[in-house]
Amino acid sequence: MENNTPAVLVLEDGTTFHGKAIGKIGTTTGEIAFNTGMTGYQEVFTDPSYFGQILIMTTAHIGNYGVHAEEVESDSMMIAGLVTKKFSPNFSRTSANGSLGDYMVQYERVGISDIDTRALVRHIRHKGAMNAIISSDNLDVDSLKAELATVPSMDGLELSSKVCTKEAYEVQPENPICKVSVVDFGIKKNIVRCLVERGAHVKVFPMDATLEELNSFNPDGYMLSNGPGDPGAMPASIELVKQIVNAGKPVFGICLGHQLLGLSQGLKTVKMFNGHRGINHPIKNLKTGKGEITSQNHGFVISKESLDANAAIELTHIHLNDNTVAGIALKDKPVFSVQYHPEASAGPHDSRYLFDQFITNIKSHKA
Ligand SMILES: NC(=O)CC[C@H](N)C(=O)O
Repeated sequence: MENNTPAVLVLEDGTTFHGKAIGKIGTTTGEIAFNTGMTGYQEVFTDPSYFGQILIMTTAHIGNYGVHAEEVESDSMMIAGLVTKKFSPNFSRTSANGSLGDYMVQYERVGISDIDTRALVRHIRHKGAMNAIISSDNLDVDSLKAELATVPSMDGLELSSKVCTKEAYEVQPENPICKVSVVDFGIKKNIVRCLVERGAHVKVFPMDATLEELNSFNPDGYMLSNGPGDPGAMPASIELVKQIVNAGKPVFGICLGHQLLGLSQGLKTVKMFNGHRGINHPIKNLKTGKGEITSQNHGFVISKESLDANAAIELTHIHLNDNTVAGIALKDKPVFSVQYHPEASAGPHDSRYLFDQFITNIKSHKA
């Protein structure tokens, strides 16, 4: 059903857009970011790394293929709010389980449609990342600005503890060939699937697990997951990762896990002017010279200067759009990580070989 309830979007710099309400009628705040993927919106909206973010989808039609019970990366909708050009209240996929509008209401997410997303994204691209507020129950811009002024900046914000598992759990294949202890900073389900598909018996631990707890599973390697927020605001996790690396077994880090690995080895992370979010980001593997088209979702990055000054860590991958650090490896240990998403859900499968590399590292370390 078409919804004609008016809604308003106000940015931290005062820029205001008027549109129509989608999802729950209410007010929401967060850092505004844009994703350029043309497909995979449900996987994106359920990715815990988006927790605390108001997401603009640059593709013009959102909602048109509905939602499907299996196309989730967590058990909830994670984005703080949604901004679209055209929002489709109907869906045309016969296998869909429901509409995106009803899904947003179910998870109490507020959104706004009929926004000139090209103008909005161009504005953010010029001005950089900032907070925003969407409301469909209060159209008074001055009071929304006052509410927005109280929202904390993403820079310095720890968010993993809001989305990570509270209890450890195991997932295993029929014939396991190795064991992996995973630290959950806000893990996407597809990381676990990619490990289990390759024969790993996985135990996922809460982010505040100790090294002793991770080791009680007798793991052959450790996985450091993705997650939301500023890695620089997670001193206890940085210390845990340092201990994991010192254990000497294979380690694989993805996105937030990659950033925490870097921080644990003395590298620095910085907030990007605009993050990378989409499913066609070009990466170069500096070891093979091959290109990869990758799925990305990050607003922080390891500083190239800090890496250049560190003789113990190698740059393995770079982002070809802006030459930012996309992958690192320790020179003397089977420990590596990438800033992008080899589990790519949604996205192309070019980088799945990194999971194979991790399993190979585990096999050689065991031998
Ligand atoms: N996908 C992720 O793990 C994101 C990592 C971190 N929160 C960032 O925005 O850079």
